[in-house]
Amino acid sequence: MPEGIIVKALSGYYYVKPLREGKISPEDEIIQCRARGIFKKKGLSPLVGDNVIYSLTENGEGMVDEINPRDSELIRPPVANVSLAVLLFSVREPDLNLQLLDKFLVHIEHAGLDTIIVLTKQDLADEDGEAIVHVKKLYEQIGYEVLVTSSRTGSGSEEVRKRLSGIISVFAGQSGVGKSSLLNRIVPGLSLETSEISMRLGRGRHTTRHVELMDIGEGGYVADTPGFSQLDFLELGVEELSSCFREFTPYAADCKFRGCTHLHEPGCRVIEAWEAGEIEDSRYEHYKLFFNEMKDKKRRY
Ligand SMILES: Nc1nc2c(ncn2[C@@H]2O[C@H](COP(=O)(O)OP(=O)(O)OP(=O)(O)O)[C@@H](O)[C@H]2O)c(=O)[nH]1
Ligand SMILES: [Zn+2]
Repeated sequence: MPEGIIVKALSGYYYVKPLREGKISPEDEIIQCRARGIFKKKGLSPLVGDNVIYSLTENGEGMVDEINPRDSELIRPPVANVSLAVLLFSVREPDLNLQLLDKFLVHIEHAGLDTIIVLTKQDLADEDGEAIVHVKKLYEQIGYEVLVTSSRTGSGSEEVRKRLSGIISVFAGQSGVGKSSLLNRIVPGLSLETSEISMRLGRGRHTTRHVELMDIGEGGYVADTPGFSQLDFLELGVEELSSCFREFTPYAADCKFRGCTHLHEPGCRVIEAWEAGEIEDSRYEHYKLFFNEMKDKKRRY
């Protein structure tokens, strides 16, 4: 039975690109499929990104018969098998927001996704580029990969492109950070709309909200998520928060009390590490902030 990848889901139809020996062949056409009723009964629904087994029905249409096990699953945007989250933050316009970056990273860690941080609009940075150097060093020390790009000059886009081949990735970042501009740089002929207008209105606000996988060549797909600038994941428990701050982990294991919140306890190794300058101020502050928000306001994270 043929296999394929769902590249788009819209109005009850699933658009499947056939796979041959595990690879998508560019010549093959997309097959418009319905899904078997059995999925609904099981409370399961096919997602964009799903690897499926399908059969052909009459008039060139198809039927999704089986969904192969997923490697990962995002809630919003609803995409399966994403293996890389590309987090974009611009140096300016809008200003670099480290609190939002840390929030994204918490969720990425919780979801167990691989990630790269992309600092965009390098051309707008101050001459010495101090802010970029600081942020790059901070996150690289923690163990994250940080790339710096400018869609004006094209610098850095090749490095990003290399990271996207052969996998499904998702781009996330505030409106206006330059997601579309970077994708246009990476994929020749793509020409996604980029403008101040899209900044204000949010791309695709007025069109149907649907997720689509964008074929960027070399077996790479980017989940294009109109109107979405954030990622939503499964809910996170407050007791799981500290484990989502990667650099806390080696210290947290040695805290005096079990279940240490790392906020005030005596013998807390995380606090000691922060006081000794081994954990960055901004990171520890954001930990406290998220902790208190989750605890007090019972806000959804
Ligand atoms: N100077 C400079 N401007 C950029 C760069 N990249 C994007 N821009 C500008 O920033 C604005 C927003 O860029 P987009 O690519 O539309 O941003 P986006 O993240 O896709 O925005 P949404 O679609 O609203 O989510 C546009 O006016 C772009 O021309 C860059 O590297 N340097
Ligand atoms: Zn502690």
